[in-house]
Amino acid sequence: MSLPYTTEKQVAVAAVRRACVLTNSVFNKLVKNETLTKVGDYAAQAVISSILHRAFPEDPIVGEEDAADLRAESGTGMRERIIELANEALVGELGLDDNVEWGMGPGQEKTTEELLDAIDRGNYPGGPSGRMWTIDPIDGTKGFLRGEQYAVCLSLIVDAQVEIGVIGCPNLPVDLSKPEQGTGCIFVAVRGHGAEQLTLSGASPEPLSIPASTSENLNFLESVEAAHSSHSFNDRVSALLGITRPPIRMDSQAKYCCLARGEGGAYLRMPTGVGYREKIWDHAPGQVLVEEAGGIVTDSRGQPLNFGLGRTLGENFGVIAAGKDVHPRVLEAVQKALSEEKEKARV
Ligand SMILES: Nc1ncnc2c1ncn2[C@@H]1O[C@H](COP(=O)(O)OS(=O)(=O)O)[C@@H](OP(=O)(O)O)[C@H]1O
Ligand SMILES: [Mg+2]
Ligand SMILES: [Mg+2]
Ligand SMILES: [Mg+2]
Repeated sequence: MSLPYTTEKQVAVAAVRRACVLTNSVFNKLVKNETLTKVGDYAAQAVISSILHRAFPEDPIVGEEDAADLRAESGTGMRERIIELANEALVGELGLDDNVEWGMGPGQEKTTEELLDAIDRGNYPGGPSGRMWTIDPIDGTKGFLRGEQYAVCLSLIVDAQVEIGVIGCPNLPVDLSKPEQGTGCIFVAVRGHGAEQLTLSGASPEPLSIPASTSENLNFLESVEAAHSSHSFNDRVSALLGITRPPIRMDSQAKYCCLARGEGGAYLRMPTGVGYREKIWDHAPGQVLVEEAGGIVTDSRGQPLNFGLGRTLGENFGVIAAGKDVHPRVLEAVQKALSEEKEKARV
Protein backbone atom coordinates (compact mmCIF):
# COMPACT_ATOMS: atom_id res chain seq x y z
CA MET A 1 0.00 0.00 0.00
CA SER A 2 1.42 3.38 -0.90
CA LEU A 3 1.64 6.18 1.63
CA PRO A 4 -1.12 8.75 1.53
CA TYR A 5 -0.30 11.98 -0.27
CA THR A 6 2.82 10.56 -1.94
CA THR A 7 2.51 12.83 -4.97
CA GLU A 8 1.52 15.85 -2.87
CA LYS A 9 4.58 15.36 -0.69
CA GLN A 10 6.92 15.05 -3.70
CA VAL A 11 5.48 18.12 -5.36
CA ALA A 12 5.56 20.13 -2.14
CA VAL A 13 9.21 19.28 -1.45
CA ALA A 14 10.14 20.05 -5.07
CA ALA A 15 8.36 23.42 -4.89
CA VAL A 16 10.03 24.38 -1.61
CA ARG A 17 13.46 23.29 -2.89
CA ARG A 18 13.11 25.45 -5.97
CA ALA A 19 11.89 28.39 -3.92
CA CYS A 20 14.86 28.01 -1.55
CA VAL A 21 17.31 28.10 -4.45
CA LEU A 22 15.57 31.28 -5.54
CA THR A 23 15.56 33.02 -2.15
CA ASN A 24 19.23 32.16 -1.69
CA SER A 25 20.08 33.73 -5.01
CA VAL A 26 17.88 36.76 -4.31
CA PHE A 27 19.81 37.30 -1.10
CA ASN A 28 23.21 36.92 -2.72
CA LYS A 29 22.46 38.92 -5.84
CA LEU A 30 20.17 41.61 -4.52
CA VAL A 31 19.62 41.98 -0.82
CA LYS A 32 23.31 42.19 -0.01
CA ASN A 33 23.67 45.18 -2.32
CA GLU A 34 20.39 47.03 -2.14
CA THR A 35 17.25 46.87 -0.11
CA LEU A 36 14.74 45.21 -2.37
CA THR A 37 12.40 44.05 0.27
CA LYS A 38 9.69 42.05 -1.45
CA VAL A 39 11.41 40.64 -4.56
CA GLY A 40 12.08 37.26 -2.96
CA ASP A 41 8.58 37.00 -1.46
CA TYR A 42 6.79 37.62 -4.77
CA ALA A 43 9.11 35.47 -6.88
CA ALA A 44 8.99 32.54 -4.44
CA GLN A 45 5.19 32.63 -4.26
CA ALA A 46 5.05 32.69 -8.08
CA VAL A 47 7.30 29.61 -8.25
CA ILE A 48 5.48 27.55 -5.63
CA SER A 49 2.04 28.48 -6.92
CA SER A 50 3.02 27.61 -10.53
CA ILE A 51 4.31 24.19 -9.51
CA LEU A 52 1.21 23.45 -7.42
CA HIS A 53 -1.07 24.58 -10.22
CA ARG A 54 0.63 22.30 -12.71
CA ALA A 55 0.30 19.26 -10.46
CA PHE A 56 -3.09 20.03 -8.84
CA PRO A 57 -4.93 22.53 -11.03
CA GLU A 58 -8.13 22.32 -8.98
CA ASP A 59 -6.58 23.02 -5.58
CA PRO A 60 -7.11 26.50 -4.11
CA ILE A 61 -4.24 28.35 -2.48
CA VAL A 62 -4.09 30.61 0.56
CA GLY A 63 -0.90 32.60 -0.05
CA GLU A 64 0.48 35.54 1.89
CA GLU A 65 1.29 37.75 -1.09
CA ASP A 66 -0.80 39.22 -3.89
CA ALA A 67 0.35 40.93 -7.08
CA ALA A 68 -1.69 44.14 -6.88
CA ASP A 69 1.29 46.39 -6.07
CA LEU A 70 3.45 44.61 -8.64
CA ARG A 71 0.88 45.11 -11.39
CA ALA A 72 0.73 48.82 -10.54
CA GLU A 73 4.50 49.23 -10.27
CA SER A 74 6.40 50.67 -13.23
CA GLY A 75 9.78 52.06 -14.11
CA THR A 76 11.83 50.42 -11.34
CA GLY A 77 12.50 47.13 -13.11
CA MET A 78 11.33 45.26 -10.02
CA ARG A 79 8.64 43.32 -11.84
CA GLU A 80 11.06 42.27 -14.59
CA ARG A 81 13.56 41.08 -12.01
CA ILE A 82 10.92 39.02 -10.24
CA ILE A 83 9.82 37.38 -13.49
CA GLU A 84 13.41 36.57 -14.46
CA LEU A 85 14.20 35.10 -11.03
CA ALA A 86 10.99 33.04 -10.94
CA ASN A 87 11.65 31.61 -14.40
CA GLU A 88 15.23 30.75 -13.47
CA ALA A 89 13.96 28.83 -10.46
CA LEU A 90 11.20 27.09 -12.43
CA VAL A 91 13.32 25.75 -15.30
CA GLY A 92 16.73 25.31 -13.64
CA GLU A 93 18.40 21.93 -13.20
CA LEU A 94 18.58 21.23 -9.50
CA GLY A 95 20.46 17.96 -9.67
CA LEU A 96 19.83 14.85 -7.60
CA ASP A 97 16.43 13.23 -8.18
CA ASP A 98 15.85 16.13 -10.45
CA ASN A 99 12.31 17.15 -10.22
CA VAL A 100 12.14 18.89 -13.58
CA GLU A 101 8.94 16.88 -13.92
CA TRP A 102 7.43 19.18 -11.30
CA GLY A 103 9.27 22.24 -12.49
CA MET A 104 8.63 23.60 -15.95
CA GLY A 105 11.54 22.13 -17.86
CA PRO A 106 13.87 23.91 -20.29
CA GLY A 107 12.19 26.34 -22.65
CA GLN A 108 9.02 26.53 -20.61
CA GLU A 109 9.47 29.99 -19.15
CA LYS A 110 6.27 31.69 -18.05
CA THR A 111 5.12 35.07 -19.22
CA THR A 112 4.80 38.05 -16.89
CA GLU A 113 1.02 37.73 -16.92
CA GLU A 114 1.16 34.02 -16.09
CA LEU A 115 3.45 34.62 -13.13
CA LEU A 116 1.39 37.54 -11.79
CA ASP A 117 -1.69 35.33 -12.07
CA ALA A 118 0.19 32.57 -10.22
CA ILE A 119 0.88 34.97 -7.34
CA ASP A 120 -2.77 36.03 -7.30
CA ARG A 121 -4.01 32.44 -7.14
CA GLY A 122 -3.05 32.71 -3.47
CA ASN A 123 -6.18 34.75 -2.81
CA TYR A 124 -8.39 31.88 -1.61
CA PRO A 125 -10.30 32.85 1.53
CA GLY A 126 -9.87 29.48 3.25
CA GLY A 127 -12.61 27.85 5.28
CA PRO A 128 -13.69 24.67 7.07
CA SER A 129 -13.91 22.18 4.21
CA GLY A 130 -12.06 20.86 1.21
CA ARG A 131 -8.43 20.84 0.15
CA MET A 132 -6.28 23.96 0.14
CA TRP A 133 -2.59 24.79 0.17
CA THR A 134 -1.01 27.55 2.24
CA ILE A 135 2.10 29.39 1.03
CA ASP A 136 4.30 31.70 3.04
CA PRO A 137 7.01 32.24 0.40
CA ILE A 138 9.37 33.92 2.87
CA ASP A 139 8.38 33.60 6.49
CA GLY A 140 10.48 35.85 8.71
CA THR A 141 11.05 38.44 5.98
CA LYS A 142 12.90 40.58 8.53
CA GLY A 143 15.26 37.72 9.31
CA PHE A 144 15.79 37.11 5.60
CA LEU A 145 16.81 40.74 5.05
CA ARG A 146 19.20 40.57 8.03
CA GLY A 147 20.82 37.43 6.60
CA GLU A 148 19.48 35.43 9.54
CA GLN A 149 16.72 32.83 9.83
CA TYR A 150 13.79 32.66 7.46
CA ALA A 151 11.69 29.82 6.08
CA VAL A 152 9.88 28.88 2.88
CA CYS A 153 6.63 27.39 4.13
CA LEU A 154 4.03 25.24 2.42
CA SER A 155 1.18 23.16 3.77
CA LEU A 156 -1.76 21.11 2.57
CA ILE A 157 -4.92 21.48 4.63
CA VAL A 158 -7.85 19.09 4.13
CA ASP A 159 -11.13 19.75 5.95
CA ALA A 160 -9.37 22.12 8.38
CA GLN A 161 -6.70 19.54 9.30
CA VAL A 162 -3.10 20.13 8.25
CA GLU A 163 -2.07 16.96 6.37
CA ILE A 164 1.34 17.97 4.99
CA GLY A 165 3.87 20.57 6.10
CA VAL A 166 7.09 21.42 4.28
CA ILE A 167 9.46 24.09 5.63
CA GLY A 168 12.70 25.03 3.89
CA CYS A 169 15.30 26.77 6.05
CA PRO A 170 18.31 27.70 3.89
CA ASN A 171 20.18 29.46 6.73
CA LEU A 172 19.43 27.04 9.55
CA PRO A 173 22.43 25.05 10.82
CA VAL A 174 21.97 21.34 10.23
CA ASP A 175 22.65 21.06 13.97
CA LEU A 176 22.20 24.21 16.06
CA SER A 177 25.01 23.24 18.44
CA LYS A 178 27.45 22.58 15.57
CA PRO A 179 27.07 25.53 13.17
CA GLU A 180 30.40 24.63 11.53
CA GLN A 181 28.70 21.59 9.97
CA GLY A 182 26.89 23.86 7.53
CA THR A 183 23.44 25.26 6.99
CA GLY A 184 20.34 24.46 4.99
CA CYS A 185 17.58 21.97 5.79
CA ILE A 186 14.10 21.03 4.67
CA PHE A 187 11.56 19.72 7.18
CA VAL A 188 8.68 17.54 6.04
CA ALA A 189 5.74 16.03 7.88
CA VAL A 190 2.78 13.98 6.69
CA ARG A 191 -0.08 13.52 9.16
CA GLY A 192 0.11 10.04 10.68
CA HIS A 193 3.44 9.28 9.00
CA GLY A 194 6.03 11.19 10.99
CA ALA A 195 8.35 14.12 10.54
CA GLU A 196 11.77 14.22 8.92
CA GLN A 197 14.64 16.53 8.13
CA LEU A 198 16.22 16.47 4.66
CA THR A 199 19.17 18.30 3.18
CA LEU A 200 18.37 21.32 1.02
CA SER A 201 18.86 19.07 -1.99
CA GLY A 202 16.08 16.85 -0.70
CA ALA A 203 18.39 13.97 0.36
CA SER A 204 19.27 11.99 3.52
CA PRO A 205 15.95 11.93 5.38
CA GLU A 206 16.38 11.79 9.18
CA PRO A 207 13.29 11.04 11.27
CA LEU A 208 12.54 13.64 13.95
CA SER A 209 11.18 13.21 17.44
CA ILE A 210 11.14 15.55 20.40
CA PRO A 211 13.08 14.05 23.32
CA ALA A 212 11.77 14.12 26.89
CA SER A 213 12.73 17.31 28.66
CA THR A 214 13.04 18.70 32.17
CA SER A 215 13.03 22.31 33.39
CA GLU A 216 16.84 22.18 33.63
CA ASN A 217 17.45 21.63 29.95
CA LEU A 218 14.52 23.65 28.71
CA ASN A 219 14.65 26.98 26.98
CA PHE A 220 12.12 28.91 25.05
CA LEU A 221 12.18 29.54 21.34
CA GLU A 222 10.76 32.98 20.63
CA SER A 223 10.42 35.67 17.94
CA VAL A 224 13.18 38.17 17.31
CA GLU A 225 10.74 41.03 16.84
CA ALA A 226 9.24 42.14 20.16
CA ALA A 227 6.29 43.47 18.15
CA HIS A 228 5.36 39.93 17.04
CA SER A 229 5.28 38.22 20.42
CA SER A 230 5.68 39.36 23.98
CA HIS A 231 9.21 38.82 25.30
CA SER A 232 8.40 40.06 28.80
CA PHE A 233 5.50 37.63 29.12
CA ASN A 234 7.83 34.78 28.15
CA ASP A 235 10.33 35.92 30.79
CA ARG A 236 7.63 35.67 33.45
CA VAL A 237 6.60 32.19 32.26
CA SER A 238 10.26 31.11 32.30
CA ALA A 239 10.61 32.37 35.88
CA LEU A 240 7.47 30.47 36.94
CA LEU A 241 8.95 27.30 35.43
CA GLY A 242 12.37 27.86 36.99
CA ILE A 243 14.02 28.11 33.57
CA THR A 244 17.38 29.80 33.83
CA ARG A 245 18.68 29.41 30.28
CA PRO A 246 18.12 32.44 28.04
CA PRO A 247 15.58 32.12 25.22
CA ILE A 248 16.66 31.25 21.68
CA ARG A 249 15.44 34.09 19.48
CA MET A 250 14.95 33.33 15.84
CA ASP A 251 12.71 34.56 13.04
CA SER A 252 10.20 32.42 11.20
CA GLN A 253 8.84 28.89 11.50
CA ALA A 254 12.44 27.73 11.92
CA LYS A 255 11.34 27.85 15.59
CA TYR A 256 8.88 24.99 15.00
CA CYS A 257 11.64 23.13 13.10
CA CYS A 258 14.16 23.47 15.93
CA LEU A 259 11.54 22.33 18.42
CA ALA A 260 10.71 19.29 16.27
CA ARG A 261 14.33 18.15 16.34
CA GLY A 262 14.77 18.66 20.07
CA GLU A 263 16.35 22.11 20.17
CA GLY A 264 14.84 24.50 22.69
CA GLY A 265 11.89 22.78 24.29
CA ALA A 266 8.95 25.12 23.89
CA TYR A 267 7.87 27.78 21.40
CA LEU A 268 5.76 30.46 23.01
CA ARG A 269 4.08 33.21 21.00
CA MET A 270 1.74 35.40 23.00
CA PRO A 271 0.01 38.41 21.45
CA THR A 272 1.55 41.81 22.13
CA GLY A 273 -1.66 43.75 21.85
CA VAL A 274 -5.24 43.44 20.85
CA GLY A 275 -6.20 43.08 17.25
CA TYR A 276 -3.51 41.10 15.42
CA ARG A 277 -4.81 37.85 14.03
CA GLU A 278 -2.32 35.10 13.34
CA LYS A 279 -2.28 33.90 9.73
CA ILE A 280 -2.79 30.22 8.90
CA TRP A 281 0.34 30.16 6.68
CA ASP A 282 2.46 31.21 9.67
CA HIS A 283 1.50 28.10 11.67
CA ALA A 284 0.03 25.29 9.55
CA PRO A 285 3.29 23.63 8.42
CA GLY A 286 4.86 24.09 11.87
CA GLN A 287 1.85 22.59 13.61
CA VAL A 288 1.87 19.30 11.69
CA LEU A 289 5.67 19.11 11.93
CA VAL A 290 5.70 19.45 15.72
CA GLU A 291 2.73 17.10 16.18
CA GLU A 292 4.33 14.44 13.99
CA ALA A 293 7.56 14.80 15.98
CA GLY A 294 5.52 13.93 19.08
CA GLY A 295 4.72 17.42 20.32
CA ILE A 296 1.57 19.37 21.12
CA VAL A 297 0.46 22.72 19.66
CA THR A 298 -2.36 24.69 21.30
CA ASP A 299 -3.36 28.23 22.13
CA SER A 300 -3.11 29.64 25.66
CA ARG A 301 -6.48 28.09 26.56
CA GLY A 302 -5.14 24.65 25.67
CA GLN A 303 -7.33 24.51 22.55
CA PRO A 304 -5.98 23.26 19.21
CA LEU A 305 -5.38 25.93 16.54
CA ASN A 306 -8.35 26.17 14.17
CA PHE A 307 -7.27 26.16 10.53
CA GLY A 308 -10.86 26.17 9.27
CA LEU A 309 -11.80 29.76 10.05
CA GLY A 310 -10.42 31.41 6.90
CA ARG A 311 -7.08 33.07 6.25
CA THR A 312 -6.49 33.71 9.95
CA LEU A 313 -6.68 31.65 13.13
CA GLY A 314 -9.41 33.95 14.45
CA GLU A 315 -9.24 35.66 17.82
CA ASN A 316 -5.64 35.57 19.02
CA PHE A 317 -5.07 33.44 22.11
CA GLY A 318 -1.39 32.93 21.30
CA VAL A 319 0.44 29.72 20.48
CA ILE A 320 2.17 27.22 22.76
CA ALA A 321 4.14 24.44 21.08
CA ALA A 322 6.16 21.92 23.09
CA GLY A 323 6.94 18.27 23.64
CA LYS A 324 4.21 16.10 25.19
CA ASP A 325 5.75 16.08 28.66
CA VAL A 326 6.59 19.79 28.71
CA HIS A 327 3.39 21.21 27.20
CA PRO A 328 1.11 20.79 30.25
CA ARG A 329 3.63 22.55 32.49
CA VAL A 330 4.10 25.44 30.07
CA LEU A 331 0.34 25.77 29.61
CA GLU A 332 -0.17 25.93 33.36
CA ALA A 333 2.56 28.57 33.76
CA VAL A 334 1.13 30.62 30.87
CA GLN A 335 -2.30 30.58 32.48
CA LYS A 336 -0.82 31.62 35.83
CA ALA A 337 1.09 34.51 34.18
CA LEU A 338 -2.10 35.56 32.38
CA SER A 339 -4.10 35.65 35.60
CA GLU A 340 -1.31 37.67 37.27
CA GLU A 341 -1.57 40.17 34.40
CA LYS A 342 -5.33 40.41 34.81
CA GLU A 343 -4.93 40.90 38.54
CA LYS A 344 -2.38 43.70 37.95
CA ALA A 345 -4.68 45.38 35.46
CA ARG A 346 -7.48 45.37 38.04
CA VAL A 347 -5.58 47.17 40.83
N1 LIG B 1 1.81 42.08 15.39
C1 LIG B 1 2.11 40.85 15.02
N2 LIG B 1 1.98 39.83 15.89
C2 LIG B 1 2.30 38.58 15.56
N3 LIG B 1 2.77 38.23 14.34
C3 LIG B 1 2.93 39.19 13.43
C4 LIG B 1 2.61 40.54 13.70
N4 LIG B 1 2.87 41.26 12.58
C5 LIG B 1 3.33 40.40 11.65
N5 LIG B 1 3.36 39.15 12.16
C6 LIG B 1 3.71 37.90 11.52
O1 LIG B 1 4.91 37.42 12.11
C7 LIG B 1 5.56 36.64 11.11
C8 LIG B 1 7.00 36.49 11.47
O2 LIG B 1 7.02 35.85 12.68
P1 LIG B 1 8.34 35.56 13.39
O3 LIG B 1 8.13 34.57 14.46
O4 LIG B 1 9.36 35.27 12.34
O5 LIG B 1 8.65 36.95 14.03
S1 LIG B 1 10.04 37.53 14.19
O6 LIG B 1 10.42 38.10 12.88
O7 LIG B 1 10.98 36.54 14.69
O8 LIG B 1 9.82 38.54 15.18
C9 LIG B 1 5.36 37.45 9.88
O9 LIG B 1 5.49 36.58 8.79
P2 LIG B 1 6.21 37.13 7.46
O10 LIG B 1 5.43 38.34 7.03
O11 LIG B 1 6.03 35.98 6.55
O12 LIG B 1 7.64 37.43 7.80
C10 LIG B 1 3.95 38.01 10.04
O13 LIG B 1 2.98 37.22 9.39
MG1 LIG C 1 5.06 34.54 7.81
MG1 LIG D 1 6.08 35.86 4.50
MG1 LIG E 1 4.91 39.29 5.41
